Amino acid sequence: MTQQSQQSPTTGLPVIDLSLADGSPEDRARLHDALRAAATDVGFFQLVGHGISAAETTALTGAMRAFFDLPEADRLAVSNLNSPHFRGYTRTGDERTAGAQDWRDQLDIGAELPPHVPAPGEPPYWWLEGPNQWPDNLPELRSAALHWIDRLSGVGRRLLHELLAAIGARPDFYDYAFAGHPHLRLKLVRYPGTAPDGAGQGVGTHKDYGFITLLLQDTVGGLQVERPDGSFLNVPPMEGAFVVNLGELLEVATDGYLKATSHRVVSPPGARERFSVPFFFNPRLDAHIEPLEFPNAHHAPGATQDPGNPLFAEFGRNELKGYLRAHPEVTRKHHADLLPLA
Ligand SMILES: O=C(O)CCC(=O)C(=O)O
Ligand SMILES: [Fe+2]
Repeated sequence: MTQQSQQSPTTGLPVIDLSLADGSPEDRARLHDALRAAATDVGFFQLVGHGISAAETTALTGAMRAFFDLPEADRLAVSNLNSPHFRGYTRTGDERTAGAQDWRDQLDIGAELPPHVPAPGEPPYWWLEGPNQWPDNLPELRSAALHWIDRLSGVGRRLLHELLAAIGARPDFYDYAFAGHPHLRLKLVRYPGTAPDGAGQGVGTHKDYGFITLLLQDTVGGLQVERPDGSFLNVPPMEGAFVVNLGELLEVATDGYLKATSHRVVSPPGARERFSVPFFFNPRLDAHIEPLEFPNAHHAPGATQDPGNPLFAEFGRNELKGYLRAHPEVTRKHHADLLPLA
């Protein structure tokens, strides 16, 4: 079987081996064919050959479990309600997607920078830049999470280069957007079973805001990708692989040639827990995403026009819109004046 037609045995989702980027010209051509097919078809794939070791993964997932095992009071001590920068812990029920309650709790982490309170005349998205909140007595959480951000940003950069090459663009076309302080984000997420109302919304249907998401999921399952006909396809766990999906900026960048893929998580049954770690490979907040130059640019269908979810070429505007919507308690407490942007 050729790499190009390699598929995950359980779903038919493409499996992409990033290590082919270091191989022969034929290997690279196979990689690019497979990437182009995956990105223009379902927009979701499993990534192997990424170079992240099992030991690095275990360090992260171990620290994550230790965090969720803390007494609730310790988790609430790092509540994102303390943070006008949307960093910290969101308790179950406080997050909303597509206007409905998600049933998950999570720790929002990002590149660690001093708080950036926007000066008069500066765009409000600078609020998103700021320090993380870490629990006392769990130093391994900070080191594992920051290590993960560092390592996965390397994977994201390589993958973006290969993806751009795969559609005939210059691999470094968007390097300018990541120069300086890219707005890299990480979430440690727990789905604590099904909500008492039985709705089953772990996280509602949405698109991610940046270029590329690299997701680590445990063995429980529940992630689903939406197909153009409105049906949903399961994305079952695959040991050692990251689930990759494309975000809104790639749709904007390619004028809809590549589509941001809508996805959701169905709650695990009963009281079963599921853990996941999405990493968002985002550019600088003030990066302006120029239209990508590539051979098919003239045939691109245009980015999705959804009056309920406008897509902005300036990344920070997309990201701020998303956070204001998803975290209404933080918004009410710290940013009531920004509600019109949500
Ligand atoms: O938990 C998952 O599998 C997906 C999470 C997700 O889509 C998100 O947080 O953006
Ligand atoms: Fe997502």
